[in-house]
Amino acid sequence: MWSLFESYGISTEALLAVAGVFAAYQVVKGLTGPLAHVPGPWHTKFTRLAHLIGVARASVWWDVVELHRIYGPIVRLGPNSLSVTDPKSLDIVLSTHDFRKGELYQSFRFAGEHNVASTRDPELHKTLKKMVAPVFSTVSMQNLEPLILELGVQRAVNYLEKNGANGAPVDLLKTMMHMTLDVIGAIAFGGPFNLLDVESVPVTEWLHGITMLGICRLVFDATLAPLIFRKFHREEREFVQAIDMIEKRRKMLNPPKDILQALIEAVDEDTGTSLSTEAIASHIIVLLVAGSDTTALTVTWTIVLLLQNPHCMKRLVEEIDEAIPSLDEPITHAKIQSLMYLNAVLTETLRLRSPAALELPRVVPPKGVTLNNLFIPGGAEVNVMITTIMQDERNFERPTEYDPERWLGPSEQVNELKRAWVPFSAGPRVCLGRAMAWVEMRVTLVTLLRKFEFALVPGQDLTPKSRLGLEPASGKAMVTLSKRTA
Ligand code: HEM
Repeated sequence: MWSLFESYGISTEALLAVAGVFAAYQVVKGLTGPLAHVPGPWHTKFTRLAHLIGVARASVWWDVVELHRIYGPIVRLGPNSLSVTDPKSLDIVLSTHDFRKGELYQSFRFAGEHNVASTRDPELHKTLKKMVAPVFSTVSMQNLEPLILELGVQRAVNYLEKNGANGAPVDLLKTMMHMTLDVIGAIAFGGPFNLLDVESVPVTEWLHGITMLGICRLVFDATLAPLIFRKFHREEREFVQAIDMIEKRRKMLNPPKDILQALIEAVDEDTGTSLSTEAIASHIIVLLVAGSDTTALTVTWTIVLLLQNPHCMKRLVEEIDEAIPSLDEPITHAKIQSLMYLNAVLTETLRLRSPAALELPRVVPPKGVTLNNLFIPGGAEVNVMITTIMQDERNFERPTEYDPERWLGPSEQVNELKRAWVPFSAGPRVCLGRAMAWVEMRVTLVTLLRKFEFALVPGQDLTPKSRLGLEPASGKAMVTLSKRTA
């Protein structure tokens, strides 16, 4: 190596001098960097590597909880990035469009077009949101409920009855993931994927490719990742090419009233324009990604946590049995949506096992901002880590304990807790599908607990790991079940 430089007439001394100047520059840059005054480990003044290793090792949510325990509610994660957990700072960062989404969101632009989740431009977001939000209105939810029950919940029950007969272990997580993907496929992709019947169709690989590529773009580099991880890139491209049903649907005489149709019919009131085929494809992909694993993980974790806390399971089953006294009685959302303990249980699962586990980066506006008495200059990135926020002991007492009762206290106390309860994020970029998620989570959980008694298969590793959401370390949640008779 050295001889190569020497052959160009560059001496070893000159090289060492250049390396020394470069190292000194990096040290000075780190020590005087924009966030040098923010508390955090010394190495984060120079590099964000430790954080990225945490992302790659799926431990990042817990690593950052530990950093906040040591350094307080505001912590530096890298030379230009930080994390906050106090509700006041969160409110400042999330409640307006001033803090734009970070560069990372470019990765969630599909088919060459932005969607309502990926765009960083507040104006484009407002336009797309006005067009897309009606898809998730209360009226739309009433139309969607029968589809959720027939194509999702009922078929999941049939699947569990068949595959879990005679005490055979079944993977509850996989069942729930296939169910939610079938539901969102039916209402956004133009027809169910029938995953609960055939188990494997290309869509699961495509979605895997898309989410993995998203993580690789975060850890490596948004432009280089598709070149390095060619398999994931190919799966993403295949997905986009498969979305040919948009044109077929446009020609249909009596189209069904589903999300796909609502996207096709969406019109920008100000300009009279509709979404292009590519923009519809981009929205379909983002809805499949955002609207399947999130709900599936929440229902699965709820059953796992209830089995690990039998007194909570007993109380919930009693509440459900009182609301639905007969096994044959049809379960509808209207009958169960106000059940107090059911809502407390799901709220607590969303706190302890958030299905959105990666950071949501937001860029500080040019004028800068004061967070927690510290001035943060414009251009710095606030990584909102909702899993970490909801595990900070300053926000929740006994944060690692599963305690639905905390949501049943006096309303002032619950309102205070709600300030740091952000599983769906908050402000103008709050989750658009949360009404649908609540319907699906409530009807699925109640149906499963009314029909079956579950037990965890012993010896499995159910430690939470942060992939896109918090998932069990083994990637499965194995259960056995028996049918309830009364
Ligand atoms: C338990 C279930 C769910 C959870 C915990 C959840 C969580 C979230 C979070 C944290 C965000 C903010 C992401 C960010 O700022 O980068 C988000 C955004 C979004 N979610 Fe959900 N989600 C759930 C279910 C769904 C469902 C079922 C759908 C649709 C079918 C959906 C559609 C969306 C969309 C479109 C956005 C982008 C909103 C915007 O930027 O304006 N989500 N979700």
